[in-house]
Amino acid sequence: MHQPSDAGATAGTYLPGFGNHVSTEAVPGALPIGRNSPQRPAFGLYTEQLSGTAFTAPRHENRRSWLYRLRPTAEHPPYTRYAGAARFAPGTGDAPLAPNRLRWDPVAACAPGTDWLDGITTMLANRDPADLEGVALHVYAADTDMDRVFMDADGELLFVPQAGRLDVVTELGRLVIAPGQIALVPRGVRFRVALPDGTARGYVVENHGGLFRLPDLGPIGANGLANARDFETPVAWFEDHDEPTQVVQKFMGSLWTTTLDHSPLDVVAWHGNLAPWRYDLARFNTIGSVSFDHPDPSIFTLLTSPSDVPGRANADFVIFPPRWMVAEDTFRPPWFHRNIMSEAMGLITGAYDAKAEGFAPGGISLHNLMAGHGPDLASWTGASNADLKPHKIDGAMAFMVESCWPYKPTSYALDHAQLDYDAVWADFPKAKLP
Ligand SMILES: O=C(O)Cc1cc(O)ccc1O
Ligand SMILES: [Fe+2]
Repeated sequence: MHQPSDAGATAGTYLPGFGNHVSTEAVPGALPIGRNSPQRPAFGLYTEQLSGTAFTAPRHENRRSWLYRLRPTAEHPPYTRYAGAARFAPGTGDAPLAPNRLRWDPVAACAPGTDWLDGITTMLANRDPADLEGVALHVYAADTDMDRVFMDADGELLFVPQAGRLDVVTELGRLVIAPGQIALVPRGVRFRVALPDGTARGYVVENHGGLFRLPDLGPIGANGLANARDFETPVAWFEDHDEPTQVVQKFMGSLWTTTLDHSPLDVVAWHGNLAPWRYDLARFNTIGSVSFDHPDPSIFTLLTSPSDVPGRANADFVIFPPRWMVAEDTFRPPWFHRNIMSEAMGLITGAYDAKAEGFAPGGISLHNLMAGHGPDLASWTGASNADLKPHKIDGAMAFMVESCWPYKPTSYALDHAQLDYDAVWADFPKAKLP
C-alpha cells in the first residue's frame, strides 16, 4: 500500500551541489556498496542504469545514475496514443515562419479538474526532438493534483513557476518549489505534480539538447552567478503502491500512454550524478556594470545547454533579477538590438525594464533572429530623460531562453498572439541632424 513518508525521507530533505555524485537510500542497506550491479541486490530490488549522456561521453560531461527499485521499468504493456493534453506537443506546422515579433498574454484559466499535464500549452519550439537539439517553451495552468505519472523522453524539463507551489514527486525524490524557485527533472525520469496551493501557473522549458550546466565564468572568476552549492537534489523517496497507475510519456513530439499495475515511483535507493534539482533564484549573484554601458545579457546566464559550435548555445537560461543600476552616462535598459540568437522571454513577477506595459507576468515574448527589438517608446523616453542616480530594479524577475535555433510558434500560439505588438515601437521621434 501507499507508504509515502515512512518509507524514506520526507519532502524537504535535499543534498547541496550541482552535478555531484550522490548516494542516497530511503531504506538502510538498499544501496549496494562497492559495486553497481550485484548478483542479488538487497531485498530483491532491481538494478537499473539511467543514462543522461552517451556511455562514452567525456568524464567531465558524463551523467548517469544507478537506481534500485521494487520492479524493473522494463515490465510494462505497450504504449498507445494519449488523447488528453490537447495543447501539449501539437507540433508547429510547416507554414513559412514569419519574421514578426510576437507577444502573448498569460493563457486563460484552466477548465476545473485540469492537472499539470493536461494543463500544458506548448507555445514555442525549435528543432525536432529526434535531432537531440533545440528547446520548447510550454506554459501550464492547473488546479488538480496529478494521479498519473509523466515522463519526457524528448528532453529534460526546467520548471519555472509563476503562481502557486509545485510538489514534484519524482522517481529520485521529491522537490517542492514556489514562484522564485526553479527545478529540473532529467530526461526520462518519471514524476507527478501536486499543487499544494490548489492552483498553479508557470512555464516549462523543455531542452532536447545537451544537458543544462553552469556556464563558464571566464574573467568573473571562480565564484558568481549561480553558485554550485545552492542547487539542491532530493534524497531518495519512494512509494510502494500496487494500484493501477497511468503513465504518460512524451516521445518524439507526441504523447503516449500505458497503465502499470503499480506506481513506478518505487526507487528505494540511487546513486549517481543524473538527478533532479531545485534552485532559488534569490541566490543568484547578479553582476553588472559599475562604470558605464549596459552589458550583454549573457552576464545573467544561469544555465547553458551548449550546441556543437563553441560559445553558441542550444539554449541559455538567463534571468533578470532585482539589481542596482548605477552606470553613468548610459542608457540603462536593454538597448535596441538585432541578434543572431533567438530570444523567448517570460515574466515571473513585476515589470520588465524594457517594456512599460503589455508584458504581463505569465506572458511570453518572442524576438527571433535578426528581429529589431529593444525598449518600447515609453521605456525609451523614460530612460533617455532619467536622472542617473543609483536606482534599484526591485520586485521583478524576468527570464529569457536564448537559442541559436529560431523558434516556431505553435498554431495555438499563432492564433492567440497579441494583435498589436509592433505598435510598442511606433512613433519614435526621428533624429535631428545639425
Ligand atoms: O531583448 C531583451 O529584452 C533581452 C535583452 C536584455 C538585455 O539586457 C540585453 C539584450 C537583450 O536581448
Ligand atoms: Fe533582446
